[in-house]
Amino acid sequence: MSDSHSSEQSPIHWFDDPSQVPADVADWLMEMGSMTRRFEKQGVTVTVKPQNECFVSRGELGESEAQQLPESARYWIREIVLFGDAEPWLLGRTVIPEETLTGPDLALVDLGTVPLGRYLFSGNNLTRDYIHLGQLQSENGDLWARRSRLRLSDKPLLLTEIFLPDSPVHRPEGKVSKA
Ligand SMILES: C=C(O[C@@H]1C=C(C(=O)O)C=C[C@H]1O)C(=O)O
Repeated sequence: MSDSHSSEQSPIHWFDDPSQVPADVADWLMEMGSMTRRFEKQGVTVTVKPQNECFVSRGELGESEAQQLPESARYWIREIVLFGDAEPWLLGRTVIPEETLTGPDLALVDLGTVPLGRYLFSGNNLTRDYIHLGQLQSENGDLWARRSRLRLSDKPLLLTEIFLPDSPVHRPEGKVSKA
């Protein structure tokens, strides 16, 4: 992510229609379960390194992020790099309105190196409003991305994931690498 408080400067182009994304890539990006668990099924150890965690005002969000979340005095931002073994596989940016951080969900500000998915998929109160598919132009080439609005007991949070070149999303699953 180009800016610690907004992913809007990262020029993600969001597709209107998922069919604009190749089927083997869409199979990854439309994953409805935990991406952490999907990565682990590749036989790697998944680790997460937080890069930035802080409260910000609505004005510090990206414009399209703010449009997808309710008004709040402040939002918790969590930006991480997720690794498959030693390879960086994903950049994650989560934006959580303060009103979502109630009851047990206050734990979301103390995740540290625990993958967000471990928390989100541990209960039975997670729903997903939508997944938007996108592509980011970067110096490492075009990177696939997705943005989900999730809800914990109907309280919203917004998650943007950018898949890095080493991730299986950029190496179609099941293809045996040439020896
Ligand atoms: C949301 C999940 O957790 C992963 C871990 C993240 C984190 O620790 O911040 C962010 C994005 C996800 O790729 C998941 O496993 O689906």
